[in-house]
Amino acid sequence: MPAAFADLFDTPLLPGLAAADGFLSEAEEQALIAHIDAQTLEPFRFQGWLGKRLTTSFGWSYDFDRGAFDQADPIPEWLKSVKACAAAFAGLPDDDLVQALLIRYDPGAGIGWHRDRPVFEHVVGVSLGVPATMRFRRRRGAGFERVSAPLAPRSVYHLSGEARHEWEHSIAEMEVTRWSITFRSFSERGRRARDS
Ligand SMILES: O=C(O)CCC(=O)C(=O)O
Ligand SMILES: [Fe+2]
Repeated sequence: MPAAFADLFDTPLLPGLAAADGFLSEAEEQALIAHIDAQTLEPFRFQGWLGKRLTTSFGWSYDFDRGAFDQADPIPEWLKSVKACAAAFAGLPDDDLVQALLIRYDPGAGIGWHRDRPVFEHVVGVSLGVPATMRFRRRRGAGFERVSAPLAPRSVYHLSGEARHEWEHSIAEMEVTRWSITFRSFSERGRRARDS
């Protein structure tokens, strides 16, 4: 992974959204995909409802069925170098990224409009396999203001500040399988929940 990345957008599409192409080599991408596929991935569960995307998490896991978060298996060795590079991209200490969420979106799977859970602060994501579009929206008057960000395979993105807190994001249903790895840091609220 190169040590320095040019911002994909000279002027960011949204304050708090940074992204860069060419974060991984094709060999690194293929190795990560093989590792993700070797995990036991489970359909995302939300209040008794089963989503089509398949997930597992390390470090900490957020249980959307119970609305609670718990310690999960430690982040495995094979994720450590990509996590260190993701932290460097986001300008964060590596140790701040306490959660790794693996997702496989098979055809027909996407992720609906949401903001990530408030126990987390920074979100740093890596895209694998095929291009996708991350859509953003926020309420404006009677409607929504909308922005779309292309996520190339092997690219990285960082959500913080306004893009993280004021906008919702989603990914339309995929036609071809895509994988993603997202790393998260705790928010102040998350640290309090962890320590309680
Ligand atoms: O697949 C991605 O890159 C985004 C995933 C996401 O938004 C989430 O897990 O909260
Ligand atoms: Fe998200």
